[in-house]
Amino acid sequence: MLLIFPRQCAALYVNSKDDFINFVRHKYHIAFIIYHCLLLCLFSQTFSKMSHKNNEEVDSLNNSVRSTSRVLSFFNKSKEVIIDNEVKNDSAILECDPELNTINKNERSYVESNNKLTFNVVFGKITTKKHKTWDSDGLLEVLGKNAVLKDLDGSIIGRTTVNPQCLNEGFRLFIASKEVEIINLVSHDVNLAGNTCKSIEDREPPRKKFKTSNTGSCLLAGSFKKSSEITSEALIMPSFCTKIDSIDNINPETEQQVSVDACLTNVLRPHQRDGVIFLYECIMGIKIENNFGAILADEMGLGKTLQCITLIWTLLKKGPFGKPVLKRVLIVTPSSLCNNWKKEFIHWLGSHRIFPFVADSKNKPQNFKRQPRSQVLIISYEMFVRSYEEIKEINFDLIICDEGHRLKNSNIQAAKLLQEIDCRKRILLSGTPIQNDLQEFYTLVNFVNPIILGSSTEYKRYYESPIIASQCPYASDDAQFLGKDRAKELRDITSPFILRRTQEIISKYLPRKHEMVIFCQLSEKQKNLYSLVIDTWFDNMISEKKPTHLTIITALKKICNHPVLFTKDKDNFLNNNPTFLQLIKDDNALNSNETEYCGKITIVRCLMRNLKKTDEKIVLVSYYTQTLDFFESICNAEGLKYCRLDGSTQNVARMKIIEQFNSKTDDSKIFLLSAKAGGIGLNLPGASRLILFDSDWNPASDAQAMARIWRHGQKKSVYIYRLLMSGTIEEKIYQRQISKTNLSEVVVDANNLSSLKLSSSELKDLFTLTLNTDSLTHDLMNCTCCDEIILNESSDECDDINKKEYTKNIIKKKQSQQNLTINQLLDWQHYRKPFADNMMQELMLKQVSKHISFIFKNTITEKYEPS
Ligand SMILES: Nc1ncnc2c1ncn2[C@@H]1O[C@H](COP(=O)(O)OP(=O)(O)OP(=O)(O)O)[C@@H](O)[C@H]1O
Ligand SMILES: [Mg+2]
Repeated sequence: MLLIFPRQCAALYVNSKDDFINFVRHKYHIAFIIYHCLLLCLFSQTFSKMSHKNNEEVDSLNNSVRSTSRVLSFFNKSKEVIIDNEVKNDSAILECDPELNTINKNERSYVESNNKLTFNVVFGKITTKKHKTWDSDGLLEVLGKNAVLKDLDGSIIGRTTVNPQCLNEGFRLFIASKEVEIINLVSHDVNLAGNTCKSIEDREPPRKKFKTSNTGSCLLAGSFKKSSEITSEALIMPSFCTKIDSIDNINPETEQQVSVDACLTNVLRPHQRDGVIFLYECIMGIKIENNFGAILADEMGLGKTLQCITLIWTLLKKGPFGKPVLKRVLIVTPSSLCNNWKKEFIHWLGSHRIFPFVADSKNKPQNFKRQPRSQVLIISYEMFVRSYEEIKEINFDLIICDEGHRLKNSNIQAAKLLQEIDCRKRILLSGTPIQNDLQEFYTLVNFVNPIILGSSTEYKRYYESPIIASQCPYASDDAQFLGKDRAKELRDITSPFILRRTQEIISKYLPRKHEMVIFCQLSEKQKNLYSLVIDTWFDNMISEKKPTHLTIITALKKICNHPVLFTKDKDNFLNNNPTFLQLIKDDNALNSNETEYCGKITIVRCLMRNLKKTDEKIVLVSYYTQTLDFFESICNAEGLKYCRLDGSTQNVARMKIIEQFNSKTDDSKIFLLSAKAGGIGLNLPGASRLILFDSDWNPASDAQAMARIWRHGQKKSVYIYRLLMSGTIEEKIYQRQISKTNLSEVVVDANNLSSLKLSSSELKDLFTLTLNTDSLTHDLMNCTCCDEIILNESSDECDDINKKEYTKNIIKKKQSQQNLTINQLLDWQHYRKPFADNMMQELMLKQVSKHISFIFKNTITEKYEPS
């Protein structure tokens, strides 16, 4: 776009903000600007007469700025003014903070009604230096279009005319040879009608003193006050010197407070403030001397990204001893989340403050070094491995590994190479840091704090072996005692740098969440196929090649999803089995409707149909793309528009699909999601219901997938359905998951460990089909809620002999042992048939009640504060 400014011949080509900054950086153009500044001074008289006219032009330019997000430059008196896309950035913050939103609306009405606005500002000499040094805090008072810059004693420094609509946080202008940047709105006076508006002053006190020796480009670094002067809104990092006894060459007197900018403190939730302080203390070596790593293991959706962004932004600008702590930061993340990180940076900080560099096929990591204004490199694990040679040449002060549980296996290439990078400050982010065993825990801890647990052999001898030995069912009292002792010691050593908060923390900002585990019965055909497969395994009947355990597991899981997924599979190992061929023949003869066979599919279809009558959307998650294909055919049959994200979806397309689905204008009702390809990190609050159609061995993968919709931005009550076929391998996997979840809690926040290796009897149990049960999981719990019903059912009047025997056995089993300690499920509500109509109506499952045998339900209902 070519802009010609009045007479003073400032003509600039500005196509984007980047163009503008490149333009300014170029020496030739700097000379060009200085030349025109001189010209401007010469013609200042004439120019001053023009200023009013200029303001009108600015108004119209400003409109175009909002719509195009481009940076424009114009001259007002002898001062250059930059209009940024701040309006857009602000609105991003406002969306999340209803209070601020109100203020801003009020602020607009003030502007319109010509009242006085007062802004906190920082100002300094006009300079073209890369890192600006602000000399002082000040106040900018604006009445109508007249602005007065004052120092903190109230002395006038200069005046100018402005367009009040532009005066948003981060906006820069020039007044009386000073460059001024707006920090925030402090107050506006009572208007003539006597209405008062809540002042931002209530949230953030005006700054009084500014210590100039701190850092370069300092936005809010002005608030170096004693802690007692700071309101609860300000966020000041803990003092370095009071926590660490003695540091060579450092005079504690020179320590300065490190405060977080108001643009971030305004949005941080309380747990996030704590998280930022935790991260600061870890990476500064305050928590544990000579160790600079942290594991932030908050559950999904708690905003780990924002906590890291806050830390990065603060320490790129500030430090306790004058210099910023960080110069360059490396963020390694799954490829699907690279652009999400960039989006979050821009969302919280605005595009004028930070320039994250996302490495991809066009933007090579080696170019990062040539971009002085980019201090943050975001790269995928795969690209990191490919570009390791170039990356290791760059000095990074902090490494963040998102979804860091990927590094749990020290043999994977990315883990090895990341360990090699010469950078002591390391943060690992993960919803679930410990998923499988103590060895993995060691790998993760060893990555962030390499010396704390000693060598792998030492760790194994001292911690791992005694802990595992103590879990053995026949462990002696001594072994048990030693194991517990070592587990405690391990927890004590590692807990200072591992932080884990649960989702309950965000429940007060989110609407209700209903979680259900829904049990369905196998159809006759499913039962026959299932029995055939397990008989094959038990009898070892296959002549040519014996199917592996994995083949059997996959076959059973497919049958549970839908028989067709197994029968139509060309590689199916029963293809030559006469009983199997007979089954298929009978089925073809019956010509029955495929989608009617299976309880789970019936439930999906019922939900889809009911959804049509509402404005709700649903996410359907499966680990099998074949199952997603199946869902597609149901969507088509039902005439429902859908989006799909699986392993074949390009990275660039992913962000678009997600944004489209989340937008209010989009009319697709269904999001088909492959748990493997897109389970982690994605935000899908556009949907209010989610079905986890099949489960993984790893509880973390399922939890990741189920956490996609109960996120910030969700406005509706959320319903999460996990579907399980009663008595089948699906239930066994689920039960095993529960013990695994317990394991993940062991070192982080629980007291004991359990060994999870599959013995041959466990394998046998896995492949045993339990018929006549509504929910095997419930049967095995030490729960008395349904005992009365079971006893009645097992009375002499009961016709079904098998069922009678089974229920008697179960009661015996429950009395003799507490087989499953599914404590979490004991707290949930338990429902048996007949289900109440109103509940099934709410779950949108009324029409398929007969296909459901049992329901566990849990509702999280914290106070909902709409945002
Ligand atoms: N204080 C906040 N106010 C409003 N929205 C927030 C806040 N903190 C985070 N969010 C939003 O919540 C969503 C989830 O945050 P984020 O992706 O960082 O979660 P996470 O902890 O990394 O979860 P996961 O483990 O699933 O990756 C994002 O859309 C983010 O913008
Ligand atoms: Mg995340």
